[in-house]
Amino acid sequence: MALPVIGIPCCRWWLNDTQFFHLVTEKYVEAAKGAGGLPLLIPALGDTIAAGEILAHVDGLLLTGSPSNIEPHHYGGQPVEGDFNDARRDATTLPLIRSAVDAGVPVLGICRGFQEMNVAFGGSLHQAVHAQPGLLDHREPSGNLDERYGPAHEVALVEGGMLHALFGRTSARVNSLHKQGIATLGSGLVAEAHAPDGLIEAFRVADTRGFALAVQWHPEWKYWENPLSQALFAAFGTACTQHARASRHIEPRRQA
Ligand SMILES: N[C@@H](CCC(=O)NCCCC(=O)O)C(=O)O
Repeated sequence: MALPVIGIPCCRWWLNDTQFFHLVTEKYVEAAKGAGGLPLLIPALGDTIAAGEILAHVDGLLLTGSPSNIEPHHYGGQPVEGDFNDARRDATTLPLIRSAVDAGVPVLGICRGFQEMNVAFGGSLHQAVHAQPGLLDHREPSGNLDERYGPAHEVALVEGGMLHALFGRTSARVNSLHKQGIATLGSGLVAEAHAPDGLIEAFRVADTRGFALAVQWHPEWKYWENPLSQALFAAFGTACTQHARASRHIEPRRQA
């Protein structure tokens, strides 16, 4: 059987002081492949290409993390001097998310992708979670990669929610590598997990016919070692395969 195509929107960065690059960190490509998909990198073309044109070629969308921040004007925030933004990624992903969910294309958002999904549905962000009274510091620890992506805190999974159903438990330990976080949850989104300080760490889109889930942590990091990450990517991969079968090009391969 042909593999479902999992589109991964790229960041657009100015590198080596010379040119723009469209890029995705390899661990996301590997996780999309591990979910049973064929990863397809989507360049950050902004509004020069309609979301529908992109969605015609994919069976799922994986929205990745990135050190860049969403431009605050998208959620009514104030510009921050020296902020590292990626306007072209925003211009690509925000309309794409809304169209994908409307079309029932499965969507999984991770970290920046989680924040993008919230903003796409009208939610807002804290620009510095650690500066908010009562909230903890969610930024990454120093150290090697295993230390930076190592378990950082508990999350409580909402009983009866999608993550609870996938994982079969009501708590898990997750990593934490973000400065920003959800201030107000977007319209039609339902919280799926909370950090000990109450910060929303996962949500799903309610009343959608497709899979539409987002997490603030990084399940893609060594996903094969973590039962919650395995369950999450397996469910996403299954949703992409089902969407492909229902809507596009996948036919059972004929026996020779
Ligand atoms: N810039 C935002 C989003 C943080 C984020 O996505 N971090 C991931 C960094 C690299 C990666 O592992 O993909 C924030 O600070 O909240």
